Amino acid sequence: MVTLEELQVRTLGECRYDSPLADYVASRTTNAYYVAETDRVLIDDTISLLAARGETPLTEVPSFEPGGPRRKIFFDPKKTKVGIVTCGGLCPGLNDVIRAIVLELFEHYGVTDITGFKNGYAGLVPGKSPDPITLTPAFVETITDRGGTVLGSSRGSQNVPQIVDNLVHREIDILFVIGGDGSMRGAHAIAEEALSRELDIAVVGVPKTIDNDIPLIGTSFGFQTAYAKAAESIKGARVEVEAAIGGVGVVKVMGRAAGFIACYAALANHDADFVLIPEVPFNLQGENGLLATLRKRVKERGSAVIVLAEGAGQDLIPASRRKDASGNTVLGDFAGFLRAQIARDFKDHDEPLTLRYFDPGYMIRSVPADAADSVYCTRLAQAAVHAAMAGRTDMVIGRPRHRFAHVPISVVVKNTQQVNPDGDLWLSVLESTAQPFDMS
Ligand SMILES: Nc1ncnc2c1ncn2[C@@H]1O[C@H](COP(=O)(O)OP(=O)(O)O)[C@@H](O)[C@H]1O
Ligand SMILES: O=P(O)(O)OC[C@H]1O[C@](O)(COP(=O)(O)O)[C@@H](O)[C@@H]1O
Ligand SMILES: [Mg+2]
Repeated sequence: MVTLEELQVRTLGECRYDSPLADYVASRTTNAYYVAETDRVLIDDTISLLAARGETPLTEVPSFEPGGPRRKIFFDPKKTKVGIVTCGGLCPGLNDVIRAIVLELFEHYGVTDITGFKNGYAGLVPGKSPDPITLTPAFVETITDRGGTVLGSSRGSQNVPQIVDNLVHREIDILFVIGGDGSMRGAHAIAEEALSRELDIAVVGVPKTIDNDIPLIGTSFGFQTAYAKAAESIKGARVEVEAAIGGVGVVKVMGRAAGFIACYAALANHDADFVLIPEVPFNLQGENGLLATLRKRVKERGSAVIVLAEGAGQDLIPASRRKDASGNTVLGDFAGFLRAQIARDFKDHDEPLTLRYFDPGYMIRSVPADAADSVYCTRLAQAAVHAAMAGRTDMVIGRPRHRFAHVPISVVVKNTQQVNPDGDLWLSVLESTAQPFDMS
């Protein structure tokens, strides 16, 4: 369990300047929809969780610093220089975050010197990527019409001291890092390097991942758009298999270590019969195994659709030793193995089979954000700007318990958020699919 001490956000120093937004917040106090800067957001949100803290005074239970504008800020807006970088895999909403950061800086703080570094951390190392670009409200005006990121992205490790040297050389005061768990580890390393050199450089992250596998931030932006897109493939699979004799659809969706996309896409409509995720072990063989259960389902209902998170079933195939440029494990092809096993099993049992395979792959993350995600991106970006202008560093913006909050990077990279097999999400999936509780 995370402690109050771990949740203390690092600051560059005393906030000496009046914020241009001070009037907006001057008379506000905490209410059901706003958390004052003097207040904290509790991690616990049920009576029994809070009661389990026993005698601990409320000021000492784990809590987050709230997001939002401050009355006093650390940086002098007239002199502040800002950098923005997007790293790791694509995610719907990256351009929405870039646009909202630029607009918030320009329009509310009067910060006009904003540099966009190209192609992830490679763009922060001179000579490794195209030159940085200047970001203005005019430049970002229409960038949300398309998915992806106007700044480009990359995987692969870069030299952190060189990155900090370059930030110093360019006189960057604030670096916004929009990226996933790997990017946040990088942002932490950059923030630490800057702090160790006693530099007043704020490093603030906006966590992105379609996998929704970053803990303590609520839901990551782009996740909703991605699973809605994945749900379209599941619907397609349902239509295909219903029209076929012995129809079985396998839909593989992204999700390395977490099955959130698979679960939500399956729940979006009742088209899935089985959801397989990395968090819940299953067997193929045996009376309770997937193959026997699948044959039974096809016999009873005429067809079946399996939604497979790409990280599921990795324990049933030889372990992959391959790594990508960032050191992430390149997963083995369980989907191919599963299809072969299904084909053989139906043949062995003399059952007719029409097997349809869907892999929406990159389609689910290359689309623009839907309206709800766009709103979310805008609000995360605004909160990130407020935090950075107030001199917060080595932190990310999150929305735990539906409150915008500052979360130290060190705590979000400690673990991977996963679907809890004993939680209400997995229960909903079991209810919706009617798949057996235990297929191990
Ligand atoms: N511990 C680390 N220190 C410095 N940079 C890191 C670290 N971990 C990952 N990175 C860098 O962060 C970037 C993005 O990481 P990656 O895992 O590819 O994507 P994501 O941020 O989406 O998880 C890559 O350039 C990678 O080298
Ligand atoms: O972009 P790549 O290198 O093909 O990697 C694909 C991986 O990226 C993701 O889309 C997102 O992962 P990250 O959030 O770590 O970038 C995963 O779901 C998927 O496994
Ligand atoms: Mg990652």
